Amino acid sequence: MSEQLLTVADSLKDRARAALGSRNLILVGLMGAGKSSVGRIVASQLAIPFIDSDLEIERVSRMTIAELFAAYGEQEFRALEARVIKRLLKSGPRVVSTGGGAFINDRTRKHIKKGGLSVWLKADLDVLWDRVAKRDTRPLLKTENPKQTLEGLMNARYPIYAQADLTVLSRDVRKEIMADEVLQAVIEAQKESAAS
Ligand SMILES: Nc1ncnc2c1ncn2[C@@H]1O[C@H](COP(=O)(O)OP(=O)(O)OP(=O)(O)O)[C@@H](O)[C@H]1O
Ligand SMILES: O=C(O)C1=C[C@@H](O)[C@@H](O)[C@H](O)C1
Ligand SMILES: [Mg+2]
Repeated sequence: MSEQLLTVADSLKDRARAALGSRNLILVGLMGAGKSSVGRIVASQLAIPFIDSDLEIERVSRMTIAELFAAYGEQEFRALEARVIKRLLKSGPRVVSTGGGAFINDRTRKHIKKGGLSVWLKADLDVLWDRVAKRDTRPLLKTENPKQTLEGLMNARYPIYAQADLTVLSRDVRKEIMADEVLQAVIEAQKESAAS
């Protein structure tokens, strides 16, 4: 990287870090949107802790998400998810990548709204499908026609994800580029709130 490009990258990180302050940055969106992989890069760029709520739920319960769904059902999973996310957002700054259904749950959405700045990673069906089709660990997609199920989830959930503070279009570009776009969105949001 040339010296000039390095300076631009540094100032993006620094400006986003300053804009975030002590708030948490919470990534929401459908399965496959890139919340976990992009969130990890964003946290490393900002030099703040990264936590993935699905992994945290698996750690505290000592069960996989699939096992939790099978043993207790989706409703119990959502209650556990709400408690875990509430706790994760108690202090900041952190980057918290949530599970795909977290923001859809009213209680969890309130915790997220209160707990920091939310970013919806929005992707179209084909991008999501290409990504999730590679792994069959997602309990909600264990249906006869998982692509149609995913499309149904998109239709039901997109109006709710749209309530996030920021939206970034997730597409097939390098994850580092997606992370930079999230940082840029944080900076823009701060500029807009300072101007209003
Ligand atoms: N920009 C990208 N380009 C190419 N592949 C990507 C990109 N972002 C994520 N992926 C890949 O897509 C898959 C899903 O990404 P990831 O696990 O980050 O999604 P997620 O939003 O956390 O999904 P879930 O809600 O299921 O946890 C992973 O294999 C990841 O490497
Ligand atoms: O979209 C969803 O509802 C889910 C997404 C995953 O991240 C997991 O949290 C779980 O598989 C449920
Ligand atoms: Mg994830």
